[in-house]
Amino acid sequence: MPGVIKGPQTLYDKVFNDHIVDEQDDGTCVLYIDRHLVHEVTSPQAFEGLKNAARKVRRPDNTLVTTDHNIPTTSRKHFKNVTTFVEETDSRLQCETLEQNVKDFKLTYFGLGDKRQGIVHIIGPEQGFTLPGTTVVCGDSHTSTHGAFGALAFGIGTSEVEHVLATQTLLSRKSKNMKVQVDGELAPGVSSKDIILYVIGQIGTAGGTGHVIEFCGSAIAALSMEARMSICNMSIEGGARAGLVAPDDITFEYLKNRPLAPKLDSPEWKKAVKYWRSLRSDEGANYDVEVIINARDIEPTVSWGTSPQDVIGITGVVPGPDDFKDENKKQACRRSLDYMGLKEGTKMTDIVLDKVFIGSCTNARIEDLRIAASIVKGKTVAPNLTRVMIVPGSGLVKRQAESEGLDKVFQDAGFEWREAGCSMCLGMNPDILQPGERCASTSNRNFEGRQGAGGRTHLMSPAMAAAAALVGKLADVRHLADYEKAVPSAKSAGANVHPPIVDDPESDIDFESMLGEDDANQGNTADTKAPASKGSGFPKFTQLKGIAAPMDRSNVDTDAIIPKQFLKTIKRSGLSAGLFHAWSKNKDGSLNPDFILNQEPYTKSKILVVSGPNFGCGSSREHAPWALLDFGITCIIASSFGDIFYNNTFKNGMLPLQVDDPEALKAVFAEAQAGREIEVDLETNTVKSADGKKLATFEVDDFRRKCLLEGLDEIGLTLMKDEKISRFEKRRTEETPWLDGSGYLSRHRVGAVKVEAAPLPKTNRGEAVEEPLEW
Ligand SMILES: CC(C)[C@H](C(=O)O)[C@@H](O)C(=O)O
Ligand code: SF4
Repeated sequence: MPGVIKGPQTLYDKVFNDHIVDEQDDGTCVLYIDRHLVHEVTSPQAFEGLKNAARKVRRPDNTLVTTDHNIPTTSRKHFKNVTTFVEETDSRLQCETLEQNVKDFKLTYFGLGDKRQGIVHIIGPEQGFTLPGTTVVCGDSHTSTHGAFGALAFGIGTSEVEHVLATQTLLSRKSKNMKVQVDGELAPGVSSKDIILYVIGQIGTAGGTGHVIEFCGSAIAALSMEARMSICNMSIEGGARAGLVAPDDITFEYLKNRPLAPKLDSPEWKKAVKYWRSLRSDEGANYDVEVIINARDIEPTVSWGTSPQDVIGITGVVPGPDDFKDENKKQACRRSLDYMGLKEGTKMTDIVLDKVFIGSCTNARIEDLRIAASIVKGKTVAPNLTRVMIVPGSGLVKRQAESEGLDKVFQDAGFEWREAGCSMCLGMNPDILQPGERCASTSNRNFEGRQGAGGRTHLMSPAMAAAAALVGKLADVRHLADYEKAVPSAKSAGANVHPPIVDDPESDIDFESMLGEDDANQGNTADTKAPASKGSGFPKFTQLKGIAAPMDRSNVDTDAIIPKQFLKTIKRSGLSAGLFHAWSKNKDGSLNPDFILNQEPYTKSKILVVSGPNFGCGSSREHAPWALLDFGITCIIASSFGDIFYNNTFKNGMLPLQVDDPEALKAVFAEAQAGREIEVDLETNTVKSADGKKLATFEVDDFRRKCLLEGLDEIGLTLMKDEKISRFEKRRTEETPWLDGSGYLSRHRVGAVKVEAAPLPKTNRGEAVEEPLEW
């Protein structure tokens, strides 16, 4: 049987293997997806693709939709509908589009008028939608959160959202196993957020690339479910495809009486718990990488730079380039200090803040709010802070907090008490930092411009953010009493702020004017342009010859490739206007002549060559490959890639090309720097100079290679497997009946759906492919 591993298995092996519908010789699997969460930012193009191909949502009973990223977090007392409530034009259109799609496809939706609305990764667990042993996906990188239940949960791009909607499966390959074991007792004042920040500091943002991390050890076993969620949430920041924790009594206790979990004490509940208990790694199971950490080594941890790996204990000082051996890291450190306006050697506790944000899918659950409230109770926020916000993760968290009087504690201390949403975690709504402002944040990303162009983010736990709110500086929550006399006055705000690196203000982007004619016509665009809608494959990728732009950076995150203000589109095209926006544009919107893609001959680049590792890390936004494609770049060459970005590029007929040999990468980079054309040949797996000299070789999985060479539509291919998918669903219904829509989702409960005879996959010209590939 495919995928069966002989011998002891890890938890990840077990969950992955249990979901294999079909497996190819090269390891590409059709993986069944149990749970699909959907939000407004990454779904419009997916629904458009479904509509264009006249496809249905296969399992509405396993699909849950909410709106969280774009929405205002102001009072909803007078909320009537999104059209009147969401003021910002593009955000409103995205919210309206979501609601229309929910209606058209008859899906379950928690809108702004619903008390269950909230951040997608908070509502899933809260409702019992997330269950042990399931596969959970969402067009969002922090789907890893749900791994806290022993679920295999990972972020996907919009093309994959469409794939799951249409087929309830994904084409996926098995990742490697990594174990992060944290043993011992946490010291007072240290929380699960400190654990994960510390772990990422140790392994780096690419440390988990290609792996699924299992978190274990006595310190993890002692954590509550909410604390485990904060850890799994940030596994993506460590580069991992997913993070998970074996389910145990703490998990089962949490799931009791959740609306979508099996009914407590029913035969289904008993059967489920028996199965869930089997979800543990076997004795002697093999991990490709093991990391062992002593919980006692962890102190309250904060970030100092612009990558989640730039962390240090609160008692430390801001590091400098000499603290790093690797030249890429020295360079990244210089850049981070410059952006953050910090001087090497500054004590972390001397860093003065402007704002505090307690929220996000990492830390906006009830326990987070309780701990923050316990610290600020009866005290007042520091006068130098211009804004201190509490944004509960869901309407239900908000209600719970209010029933405990936490809202009053916060408001009395001077905090704003907001409505649920992503808010200042990424600032797609009006909650943003101004250029140069410095924020203590319980969120998960401190990338340049993440919370607002030019804004500076310090990541930390809710306890540490609450302490920072009282002190007005980064502060050690363990020694709050020592600060009492040292709270900065109002005028010392921004005392350590250096001139910020800013891009233009985040005013409304005129998406209409960004759209080309092709888009208006709704047809596939020419060769190197992003298609307006999918449904019938891509141009074939065989050879590509052209100018390659050299980019001398590492850890380029997808927020940098395309910042959040450009994600408010409902189209795939026109996104080159936002490509590398903060680097490519001056403050006034004019082109920055120093940026490589603005210089000749690189304005015509078809290839991007990146010197450092981990290109495309972070967010799952498929807008990143769409923006590159729209510029004309169809191939990116680097030593390594963020997993989700890597996947997303293939779905758009692009080639991310991993060159393992550092000398070969240098040779390709040198050609790019010289402004000479290079040639990428997918038929021979080589990169050549313009005069035919072999510069590098590369590997691409067989299946992906064939899809690129033949320009195939993966959804069409998967639908050819309908019989196998239906058989899998039948077995699933028999063995794990609680996974077919339960609770309020049972109105959609149809079990295995019969779909029409699967059409043959098509080429980009719409012709049926006669013998596509052995499949
Ligand atoms: C908008 C979405 C694609 C994105 C993600 O994938 O993470 C967002 O949630 C983020 O945190 O950057
Ligand atoms: S990381 Fe931030 S923006 Fe992304 S889902 Fe979580 S709260 Fe929302």
